[in-house]
Order: sequence, then structure tokens, then C-alpha cells
Amino acid sequence: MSAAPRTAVTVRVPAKVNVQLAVGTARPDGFHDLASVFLAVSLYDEVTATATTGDGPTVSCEGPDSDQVPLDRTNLAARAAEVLAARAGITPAVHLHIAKNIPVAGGMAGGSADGAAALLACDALWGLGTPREELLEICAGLGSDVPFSLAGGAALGTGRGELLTPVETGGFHWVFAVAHGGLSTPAVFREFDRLTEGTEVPVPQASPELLAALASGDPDALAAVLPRSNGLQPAALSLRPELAETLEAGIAAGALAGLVSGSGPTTAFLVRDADAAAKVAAELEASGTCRATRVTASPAAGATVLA
Ligand SMILES: C[C@](O)(CO)[C@H](O)COP(=O)(O)OP(=O)(O)OC[C@H]1O[C@@H](n2ccc(N)nc2=O)[C@H](O)[C@@H]1O
Ligand SMILES: Nc1ncnc2c1ncn2[C@@H]1O[C@H](COP(=O)(O)OP(=O)(O)OP(=O)(O)O)[C@@H](O)[C@H]1O
Repeated sequence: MSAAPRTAVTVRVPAKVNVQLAVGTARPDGFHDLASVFLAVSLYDEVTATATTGDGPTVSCEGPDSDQVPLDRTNLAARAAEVLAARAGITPAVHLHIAKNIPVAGGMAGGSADGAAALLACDALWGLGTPREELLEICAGLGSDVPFSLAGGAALGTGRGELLTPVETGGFHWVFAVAHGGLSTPAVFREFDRLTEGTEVPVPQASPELLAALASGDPDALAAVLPRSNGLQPAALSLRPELAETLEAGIAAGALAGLVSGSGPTTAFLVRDADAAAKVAAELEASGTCRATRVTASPAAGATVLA
């Protein structure tokens, strides 16, 4: 018996933290070469694709930050639907509803997550069965973080972050401190360029110590390398100096280590276990140095169609 055609498909997709982000110099195309060790965490958006009779994608969004999400065709979810439909030679007659829990412009790849989720949801809705390699290629065209949002787990991203190699990881517990306001990713890279001007920027390489700590699942080993592992952290702190207080508050609350998540301004805290996570989250909220906290675990699966 064949499956009935679907009229709606929901995909769940994780946020990410870069446990290492080694940043090279700007390339001629304006992007920076990276060695980025991505880790997917259990903080999710859900994107539901519903068939319509329209001639293009429409978007709606619910969630605490939904007023900051564009609902026009610049939304990465809408762009994903348009690109997939154009490749298949069909009309993107779809409504995309985003249930948003990932902070917007927070350095956790929220828009990228929605792009990857919409791609997978539309692929299932339209019964296209696009091969995984092609989906990853489309993701790379949408943005540097989008392939990892599809893949999930843990991976080394090279090139501008889009070329993925899976890496081994044990399980870890994290608390994220959501900041007031967002940071523009291009602005943080520009600040990186300004801060490193006239200095020798090394070719980005994955740290063997960090990869070993990740594989071991030993939070103390990972905590030892995290504070120096995000090459964009000085730039994010330069644009948002108050984040230093959030980092201090998390450590004072008992986190093993803290770092800026990607381009920020969300900060990520590695904690020993779920009990420590609850305590660190409560104390961070009480410190007044962040807007909200999210307790998560890693690794999390990539974009997944929900039954
Ligand atoms: C900071 C990270 O989140 C770390 O994972 C990513 O590098 C950013 O990935 P993203 O948001 O998907 O970025 P994209 O949409 O590809 O690029 C947005 C802008 O960020 C800057 N950018 C991004 C990636 C990269 N390797 N070098 C860059 O300089 C460029 O100014 C680019 O125009
Ligand atoms: N689905 C989406 N959700 C959120 N923002 C989106 C979306 N589509 C497009 N955007 C735009 O992208 C900008 C960056 O938002 P996003 O939440 O992706 O930032 P980010 O998590 O810091 O990105 P990254 O970590 O990949 O650099 C937003 O300010 C918004 O204008």
C-alpha cells in the first residue's frame, strides 16, 4: 500500500554552537576561510510546509522573537522553497510556518536552521526525493551554516564553513544565555578584520586537543580548551563589551567554561550535568546579565521530518 500524499510536513531542526571557530583572512569573495567545529544542540525550531494554491511561498512565524523575523521572500525558509522548486521545475505553492525557539541574530544559526528545515519539508511535501548530496549543495548556496543545520551531530566545517566532515563527540550539557538584541554576522566579521589588520592571521586549522576532548565526552577536557577557541569572540566582545559580564556571571554560577556562540551575542556555557545546568541557568537569569536562558544537551540530530 503506498503512502497517501501529504498536505503538510513538519521538520524539527537544531541550533548550533561552534566549539571551535578558527578564522582566516578575508578571501577575494568576501568570505573568510574557517575551521569550524560545529555541535548541534537540543534547542529547536520547527518548520511546517503546507500545500497552497498560490504562486510563491508565504511565511508566518510564532515564538518569543517572531517580530524580528522577516516574513517576505528574504526569509531563508522561503528562499529554500524557491530554490528547490526552481530546480524541480515546479511552482513553490507552499506556506511555511516557523515555530521559532532559536534566538534571532544570536549566533546559533537560527535562520540557517529554518532554511534547512524548509528545504527538507518541501522535498517531502512535493515527493521529490532529492538525494542528500544535492540537498547539501542547495544548503551551501543558501548560506555557510545551512549544510550543518541539515546534517546536525558534530562536524568540522572548512571552506567558508559549508564543507562538512563528521567528527566524533560524547554527550555534553550546555546553558545558553540569550542577550538583549542581536548582532549582525557580517558586522562581526568586519570587526574581526579591523582587529586583526596588520597582524599575521594563521591559516585556520582544527585543534587536535579540542577534537580529542570532544570525542572523549570529558567536560573538563573540553572546558580547558573552550575559552580560547572562538576566533570571533574578541570581535563580538569589542562590539558588545557587556557580554564579558555575562561570561563572568556564568563562571561564577559554576559553569566549567563559557564562550560566545559563533558571531554572538548569545553566550554558551558548558556544565557538568543536568543539575548543574539548572543551577547555572537560574543564577544567570538572576544576575540580570542576559534576557533569558536555554538549557540544552549535545549532540542533537540534524533536520528531521516529524511523523
Ligand atoms: C559565524 C558563523 O555562524 C559560524 O558558524 C558562520 O560563519 C556564519 O554563517 P552564515 O550566517 O550562514 O553566513 P552567510 O549567510 O554564509 O554569510 C553572511 C556574511 O557573513 C560573512 N561571512 C560568513 C561566513 C564566512 N565563512 N565568512 C564571512 O565573512 C560575510 O560577510 C557574509 O556575507
Ligand atoms: N528564518 C529566519 N529566522 C531568523 N532570521 C532570519 C530568517 N530568515 C532570514 N533572517 C534574517 O537573518 C538575520 C540573521 O538571523 P539569524 O537568526 O539567522 O542569525 P544568526 O543565528 O546569528 O546567524 P548565524 O549564526 O548563522 O550567523 C535576521 O536578522 C533576519 O533578518
